[in-house]
Amino acid sequence: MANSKSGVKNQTALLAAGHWLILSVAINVGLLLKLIHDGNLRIDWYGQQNVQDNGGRHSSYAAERKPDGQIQNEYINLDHGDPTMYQSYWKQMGDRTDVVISGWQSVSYFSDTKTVCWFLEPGFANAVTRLHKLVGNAETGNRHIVVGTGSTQLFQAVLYALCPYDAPEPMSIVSAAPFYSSYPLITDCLKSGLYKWRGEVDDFNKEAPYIELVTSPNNPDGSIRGAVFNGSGQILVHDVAYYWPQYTPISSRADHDIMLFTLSKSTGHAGMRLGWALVKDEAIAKKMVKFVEISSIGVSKDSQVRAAKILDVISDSYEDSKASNESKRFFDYAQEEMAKRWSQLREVVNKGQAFSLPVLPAGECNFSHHTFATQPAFAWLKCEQVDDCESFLKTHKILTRGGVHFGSTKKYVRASLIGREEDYNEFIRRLSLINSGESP
Ligand SMILES: Cc1ncc(COP(=O)(O)O)c(C=O)c1O
Repeated sequence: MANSKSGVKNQTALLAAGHWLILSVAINVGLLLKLIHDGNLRIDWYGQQNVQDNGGRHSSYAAERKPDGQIQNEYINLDHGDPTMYQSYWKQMGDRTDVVISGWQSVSYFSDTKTVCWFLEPGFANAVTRLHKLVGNAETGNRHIVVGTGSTQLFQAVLYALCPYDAPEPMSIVSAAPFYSSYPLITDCLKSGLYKWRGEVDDFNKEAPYIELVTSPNNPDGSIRGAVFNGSGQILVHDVAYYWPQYTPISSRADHDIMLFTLSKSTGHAGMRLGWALVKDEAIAKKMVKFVEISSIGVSKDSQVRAAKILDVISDSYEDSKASNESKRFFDYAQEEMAKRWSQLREVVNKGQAFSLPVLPAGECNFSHHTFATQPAFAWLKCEQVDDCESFLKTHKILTRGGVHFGSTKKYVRASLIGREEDYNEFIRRLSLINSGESP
């Protein structure tokens, strides 16, 4: 009796589970069809789901591209500054950048360093110093290197280090527009009592301490910048992520008190998540280290070991005549690639009335000895005939980031020029069709 009762119970449970399964499959298929119908979900050729949320921001990325020709009907995503352009160069380098990391390595939190940054790998520090000396883009003497999980973490560390804990008001964080769109998001994300994003403003007390972010070459418009607010309370943070010879002529060694660099935009290894700060003042460097300690107890040693190898391979190719003959050297490749992309972009923009681009300064590069105009990682594109440039380009399946995110207007968008070649070529093809009045 007990057995037949439990048998009935089991049957009922099975039936209920079966109904629930059928119902949930139906609901999910329905949802899926609706998403596809609404254009919010693309199931890509490579089997990844790519959710077009908010203009494609924070959508997933494809590791590999589609076969030629298929791209013509796809959205092309130029919203992020994902430096995938560089991948083809590093593929050509074959095994020269390979690193073997054994299981016994990276066990300790601590690095074998004598610097204030207790999680800094000596090999990485040496490689950074060596490359800056070679390129001549930053002064490294009498400075502390602080490594971070991307320059994004170092930006937060700088804010923490510079803002007194007991100030009556949060410190103002200012930057001339157009400014890098992540600054306001990072600054205000935790509603800190230490600092507050103000952006480009005039109504703040310039006599009291404030932090001005100076990004040069600037993201998004590529301009070469100095401080603009010039109050007696000014503390400057220089974000020099793009001060490398593929983007702009190196005119002198940057010699600022606090400079932020990143692997993402120098070698293109955004996925290693490494940045470094060159900091003059020891107390500030120590507070930055404290922040990294509190927020992530250091920075991946594996990434630092890999990054050291990449940076050393670049330096070797310029310093060692045998290595220099083996293949094209990194900055030569990257400078030429950026020059090619900018010349194609300017040509297509100049052919019609729909768009315009900023005019950027030219000069001789102390590193390459070439004379060229700044050729930034992004195009700061102005739509001359429509008010909402981002939406307009989206109708042509080109995803960009609208000017409002950078403290500017909807007339502008930022489009990444450091993505994969096929996306870039398709972007040029579509701009050309728009400019000639045809529908892509
Ligand atoms: C000006 C600027 N600073 C910082 C970063 C962030 O770099 P990371 O990838 O090292 O966090 C970027 C990335 O786009 C940037 O453009």
